[in-house]
Amino acid sequence: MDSRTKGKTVMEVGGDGVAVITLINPPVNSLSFDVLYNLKSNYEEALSRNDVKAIVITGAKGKFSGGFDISGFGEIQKGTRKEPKVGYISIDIITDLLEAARKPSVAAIDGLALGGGLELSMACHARISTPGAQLGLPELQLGVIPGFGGTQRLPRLVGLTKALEMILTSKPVRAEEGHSLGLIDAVVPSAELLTTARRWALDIVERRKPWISSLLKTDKLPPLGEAREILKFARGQTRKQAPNMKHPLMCLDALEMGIVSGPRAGLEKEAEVGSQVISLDTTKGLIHVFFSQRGTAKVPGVTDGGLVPRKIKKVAIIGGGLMGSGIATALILSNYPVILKEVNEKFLEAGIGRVKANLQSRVRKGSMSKEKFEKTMSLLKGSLDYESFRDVDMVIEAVIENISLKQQIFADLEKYCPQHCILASNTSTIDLNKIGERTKSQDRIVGAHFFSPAHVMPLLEIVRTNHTSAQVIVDLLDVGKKIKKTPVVVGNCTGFAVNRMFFPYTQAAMFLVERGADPYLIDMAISKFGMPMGPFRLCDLVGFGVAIATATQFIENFPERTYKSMIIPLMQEDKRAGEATRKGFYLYDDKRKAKPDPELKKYIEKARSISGGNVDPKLVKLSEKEIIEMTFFPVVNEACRVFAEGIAVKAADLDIAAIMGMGFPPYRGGIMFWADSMGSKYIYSRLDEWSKTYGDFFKPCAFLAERASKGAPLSAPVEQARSRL
Ligand SMILES: CCCCCCCCC[C@H](O)CC(=O)SCCNC(=O)CCNC(=O)[C@H](O)C(C)(C)COP(=O)(O)OP(=O)(O)OC[C@H]1O[C@@H](n2cnc3c(N)ncnc32)[C@H](O)[C@@H]1OP(=O)(O)O
Repeated sequence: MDSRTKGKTVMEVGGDGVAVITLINPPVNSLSFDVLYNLKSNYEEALSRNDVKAIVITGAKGKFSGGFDISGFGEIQKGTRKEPKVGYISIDIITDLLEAARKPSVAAIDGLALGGGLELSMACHARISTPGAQLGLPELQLGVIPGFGGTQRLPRLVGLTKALEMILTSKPVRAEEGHSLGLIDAVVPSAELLTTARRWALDIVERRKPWISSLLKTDKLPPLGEAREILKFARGQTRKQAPNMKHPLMCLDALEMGIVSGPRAGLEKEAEVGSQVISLDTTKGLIHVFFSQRGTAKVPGVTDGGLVPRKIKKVAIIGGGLMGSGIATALILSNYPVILKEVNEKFLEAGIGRVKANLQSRVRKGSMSKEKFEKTMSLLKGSLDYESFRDVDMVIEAVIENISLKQQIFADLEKYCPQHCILASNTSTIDLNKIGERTKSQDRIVGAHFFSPAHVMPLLEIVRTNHTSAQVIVDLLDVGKKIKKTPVVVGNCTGFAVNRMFFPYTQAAMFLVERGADPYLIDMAISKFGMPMGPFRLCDLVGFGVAIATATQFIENFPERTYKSMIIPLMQEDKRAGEATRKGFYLYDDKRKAKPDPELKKYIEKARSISGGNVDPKLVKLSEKEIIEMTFFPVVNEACRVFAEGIAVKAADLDIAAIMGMGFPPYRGGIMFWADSMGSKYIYSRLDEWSKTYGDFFKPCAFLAERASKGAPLSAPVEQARSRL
């Protein structure tokens, strides 16, 4: 393969008259422009050759195709590739050359057929797959729409309602379901895939099997009136669920056009909006997230050294509280045998009970069978001492945030665990060097910071100190992958990456209400921005005990830039400690529904009198845009410090940390990506102005000042390694 080209297709013509075209573009046979243009040439040749009666398309190495090469969108966005004529691929090649050909095509699908991959197969005249195949149109997740005819062919093959479900949720279906839906014509074992597909293609030629053009099918489409109702409902739901995104509605426009005005008009509409969505900011953000998420597991100096992850056969967890039991759940769900240690029978029973409840909720929802529940639970053993730790490969400590307790635990672990055992702490804020102070095992001490609930939340912050060995990080990255977490490797400091970014977010919100802003309007503006909830609702959810413990760490470690608000401590004194006590910034009913509390004013006023601040008329009537900027620019400022200090090695890692750890909206691309969309100069100028009026909490850091002075993006790599790693 030419090193400048990305992928290819090869065509082999058999003695039976079937041309087999194989898509080759590892690792997922994505449809790059090179693959697509090769495919076109192969088709033209196959159609012109007298020895070819029919065509089979398949993918190399057990994968049909993971869809259009996503990096192609980036090339078009950056202007490094000229966009092909609108509709050239979907209409000229896939519809007019392939589907309308005088020779039939059959798709032989192994592994996956996603996005453009499934769309290509739907233009074939039949689809044969293996049992494990995944079939889906996940384009909306990337900010684009199915653009190779998927908006037209999927509803015609599986019906409008199912097609909408598959497209709007981006969730794939398995081969068996695809078969019962009519998307797949036959499911056969892998070894029989190609022979069956060849035979099927010849059967079509000889009229023993029907020659079906998906685009011309109408039997699965509902009557027009009903279709319009279904689409209207889908639009309503989409507006509610994705209010800040345009592309799902644009996708529905293409679907509707096909149903109302016919498939050709639908294809044209799809091509038109498919081209428009590529330049949306939300699309740029989502595509950045796709590659950044996969980039977090590539750690320079660690994963590029040829280290192979060691096998982790058994894990021990210390502490069966909310975090410990969640981590245990995540591990046993991925078949790791786990020992859960507690200090007494009562706590142990409670910890095991929590794990059980986590799994039982899956059984109740129907996503886990009773047999699987029993089998999974059998992987968990309780313990009250360290004797059973003698053959574990990894320990994760998940006790309360108390330094001397953690130091004692790590000293004990060194005595009982084997020499190779990884000693991990789930601390969310405490310096790991302090935790390991009483051991000689610094090279195997690492942070494994899970987010609550640990069996659900996708992020795993892997914290390394100057001493943590590369092998230990590689091992933990592997465990993270196996338990389906997205890892972000960060350096050691108070709060690591996620909590350091989180802290100024809540602090800014407290500052604003003390100076007169309405907390409920702040929460509303932040939710509209796309966060799952505003900072006050979040504090209630986390609980004031945790909020105060975390704040104490930050106030101690970063006193020059913390805003010490008394609102939360004052409420805590009055035994209103958040949602768990049914009172915090909000009042909560039996169904945990939050409503504003007029009494909150009293605490705000008292906190204001303690801090000595005054109501600022400007802050009383902030616009939504100003609320967003005054809350998130301090977060950007802290993210810049984290990046400049080398706590994060790539700005993109902070984007993923913010999305998965803080709930930052993915379609904004993450904190640094979003900041760069506004420009370092603008952010610097706003923070600088606020710091002059409101104090050092807003003071822009040196890194931000430097980037702003050069007009440079915040996400550009840090040149000089000032890394603590
Ligand atoms: C206007 C004119 C422009 C031309 C018209 C365009 C019209 C496009 C029409 C089409 O409808 C659009 C699409 O098809 S968009 C793509 C849809 N497909 C997807 O969204 C699938 C994305 N991939 C995945 O979900 C997963 O990667 C997977 C395929 C399920 C595999 O998962 P797994 O966990 O095994 O591996 P990963 O680590 O995720 O991926 C491995 C490496 O492969 C890279 N990769 C995966 N998919 C693609 C892809 N579609 N394009 C490019 N690269 C892909 C991924 O980045 C990983 O790379 P590494 O370098 O990190 O190893």
